[in-house]
Amino acid sequence: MIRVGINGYGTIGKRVADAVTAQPDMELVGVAKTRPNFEADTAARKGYPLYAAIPDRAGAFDAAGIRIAGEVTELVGASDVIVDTCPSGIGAQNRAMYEAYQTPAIFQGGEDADVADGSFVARANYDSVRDLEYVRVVSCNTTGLSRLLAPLREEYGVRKARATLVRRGGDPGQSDRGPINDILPDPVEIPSHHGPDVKTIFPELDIDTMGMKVPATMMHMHGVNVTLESEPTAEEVRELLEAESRLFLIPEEADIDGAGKLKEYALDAGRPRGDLWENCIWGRSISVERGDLYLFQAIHQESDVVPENVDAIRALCSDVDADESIARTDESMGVGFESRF
Ligand SMILES: NC(=O)C1=CN([C@@H]2O[C@H](COP(=O)(O)OP(=O)(O)OC[C@H]3O[C@@H](n4cnc5c(N)ncnc54)[C@H](O)[C@@H]3O)[C@@H](O)[C@H]2O)C=CC1
Ligand SMILES: O=C(OP(=O)(O)O)[C@H](O)COP(=O)(O)O
Repeated sequence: MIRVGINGYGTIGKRVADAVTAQPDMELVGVAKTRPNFEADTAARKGYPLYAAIPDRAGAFDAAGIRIAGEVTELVGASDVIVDTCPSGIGAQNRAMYEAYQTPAIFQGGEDADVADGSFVARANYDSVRDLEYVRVVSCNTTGLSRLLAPLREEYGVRKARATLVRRGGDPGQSDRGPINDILPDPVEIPSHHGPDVKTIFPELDIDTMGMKVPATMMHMHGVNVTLESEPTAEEVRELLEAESRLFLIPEEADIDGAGKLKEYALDAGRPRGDLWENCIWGRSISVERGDLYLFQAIHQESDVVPENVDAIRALCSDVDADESIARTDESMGVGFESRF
């Protein structure tokens, strides 16, 4: 059993904790929290051992009636690997603590790439991180782009990729984020940070990205154009992408016209928290014009990186290969929509 600790129990951390508990080869040692808020309450209700991320604040948990199993350093010492899901920048500060306990760690995409010794997307570069101790699962948008580009590169070769990312302003719980009534070029510099980030996964890839932020919380939306090295038909591309478990091709008959209905579909299907772990690609948008592929995909920012974190744990701590890890993760979490259309 791989003993996993989670440091930072927010949007990503709570989802990774649930996913780890679902794995037959992993054990959740516990989760570290800074304060006894509603997320600490649900962690306690689920029976996850809680560790105080800031020891001086441990008393606040007692006062709230939440039992603490220890301090974060005890969690780090007792774990084979830590998944650091703290807010951007805190992970980099935490690395020294993981090094002091010689505990490998997995950081998130809000950290700079140099927080770790390698960046990770399971479908693209699982094997490249196997000998590393510190790895970063790239951001939700970079994960979504890399998952799409991996099979395209293998099957057709990619001459150049371009993507315009319409980014949600904040997550549903982030009431302090915006814009409330505007459309912002964000970042205004071109390329946005996403293109260089995809190149941490595919160093040779020629890719340019542009970003915006809009008043929405549900999902990001990408308009993608990929110039391929060969000229497949749209149908052939559709079949290629359909075979990928972490790409969901939205059928025309499903009558899903945007992120709202996608989220509704996930909730109706009984997905925890309405999560969509897959890239959601509109099958009807897939078009090829003399080797130029175009499509739209929606990315659920709160959840697409969750199966990637589970695979990153196996890449660092086991001999399980990429295909087997992805299959195990998908089966235990229920990743992949079986199309009934
Ligand atoms: N929310 C999103 O859409 C996505 C976030 N990410 C990345 O994942 C990382 C985490 O983001 P979220 O889960 O959204 O943040 P979050 O703010 O929802 O959760 C972070 C949690 O860490 C806790 N925390 C703060 N300081 C801490 C410390 N010193 N020690 C332990 N815990 C501490 C916070 O109280 C909070 O519960 C960031 O790098 C972010 O960029 C990646 C993909 C998508
Ligand atoms: O990593 C993310 O997005 P990004 O790839 O656009 O930077 C997550 O959606 C978090 O983004 P945020 O920095 O808007 O919270």
